[in-house]
Amino acid sequence: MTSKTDSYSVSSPGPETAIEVHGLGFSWRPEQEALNFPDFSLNRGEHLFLHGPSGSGKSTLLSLLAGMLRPGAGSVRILGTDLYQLRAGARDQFRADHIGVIFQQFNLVPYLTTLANVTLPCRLSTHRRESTELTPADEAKGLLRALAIPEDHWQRKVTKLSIGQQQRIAAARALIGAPGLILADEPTSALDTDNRDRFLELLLSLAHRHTTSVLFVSHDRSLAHHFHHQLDLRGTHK
Ligand SMILES: Nc1ncnc2c1ncn2[C@@H]1O[C@H](COP(=O)(O)OP(=O)(O)OP(=O)(O)O)[C@@H](O)[C@H]1O
Repeated sequence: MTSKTDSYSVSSPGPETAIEVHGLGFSWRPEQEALNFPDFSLNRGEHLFLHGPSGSGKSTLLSLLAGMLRPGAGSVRILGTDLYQLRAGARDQFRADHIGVIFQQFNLVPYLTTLANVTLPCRLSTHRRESTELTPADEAKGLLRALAIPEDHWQRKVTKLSIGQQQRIAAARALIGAPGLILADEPTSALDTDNRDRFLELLLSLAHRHTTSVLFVSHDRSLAHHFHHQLDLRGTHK
């Protein structure tokens, strides 16, 4: 039996793999039907579009990939590390170091400025801080500029900004420090078609520049052509 570890090191075997999922199953409650996810893997730098009907388990899968739930069965390997062989504290640190998450509600810190929200991952992770090419503040400014957030908004509290702007700030926060993987859960649901396409193109081109893998969840199948691969979660209830 393997023992749980308090620390981790990212191994990079063969063709570098960002995500490897095997035999993954999860039940929210014992009496509830289990969600059984298909086996899949995603190489470093590739972008995967995840879709499926409401209730098929898209958000649950993202939480499992982020190390925020414990699977009932199977394994999740992120960047060569078996997530659930880590103790909870090491798993949290692994997430801070290597995974950028964009939630449906963005989860920005309401009392911080735009700039402080974007640099937050660098305050929580030495690895992210040391992975920026410039200082965290300068890197954040570059991302905000690329994502078209006007400079006079950078020192404002995020709650003073529009939903579309908050969404782009969440993307900048996920991208800073070039994490190996970004997990994005329906981040474009509040946008009109033009803004949605622009946001997606920016996110994917910035991810491409940093060889960051992206797993992007959406109901909207018309977005699929932006991605290298697609995964359909239809049939996860067994
Ligand atoms: N916190 C929770 N407690 C109990 N059951 C949950 C919880 N979150 C999700 N579920 C159940 O797990 C199943 C999968 O839900 P999940 O939110 O992962 O699906 P989804 O594909 O993301 O749905 P949607 O497209 O509507 O966001 C559903 O049957 C849902 O009711």
